[in-house]
Amino acid sequence: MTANKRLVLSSDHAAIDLRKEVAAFAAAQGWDVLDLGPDSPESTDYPKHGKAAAEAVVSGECQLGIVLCGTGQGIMMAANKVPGIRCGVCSDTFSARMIRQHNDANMLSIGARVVGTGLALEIVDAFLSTEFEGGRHAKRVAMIEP
Ligand SMILES: O=C(CO)[C@H](O)[C@H](O)COP(=O)(O)O
Repeated sequence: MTANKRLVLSSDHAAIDLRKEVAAFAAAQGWDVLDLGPDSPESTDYPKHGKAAAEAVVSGECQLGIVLCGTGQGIMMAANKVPGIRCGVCSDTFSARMIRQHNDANMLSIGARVVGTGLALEIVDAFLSTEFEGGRHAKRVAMIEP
């Protein structure tokens, strides 16, 4: 059960509608959602939105984060520049499960121009409902940190 956990969301202009769908879905799953926006469809720069969400995770304010842009790639790169962030782009549910189970990913990135809403919400569900397995993976995850 995921109740009482906080999830941060952010996107650029390319993923506002999908981000709002993700926010509603996660809230319905019991997550306390911190949606950093933006709400305006005006063109904006994904690095600042990825960084803001990543900072909410490394500060401990939120346990997990989901970022979205057109491909999911740029905002993932920005999030991963913040020390302590492990963010993966997923376009399938298997990867979304595995980045939690094996990589202890604390952020997920989705490309709103890549996947449709139905698949995106299944990816989000897989990410949010999977726990880190630990064991042999813990040592490897520790090796990622600087
Ligand atoms: O996917 C992205 C970054 O990886 C951006 O959403 C994309 O580059 C924005 O493009 P445009 O300014 O043409 O809407």
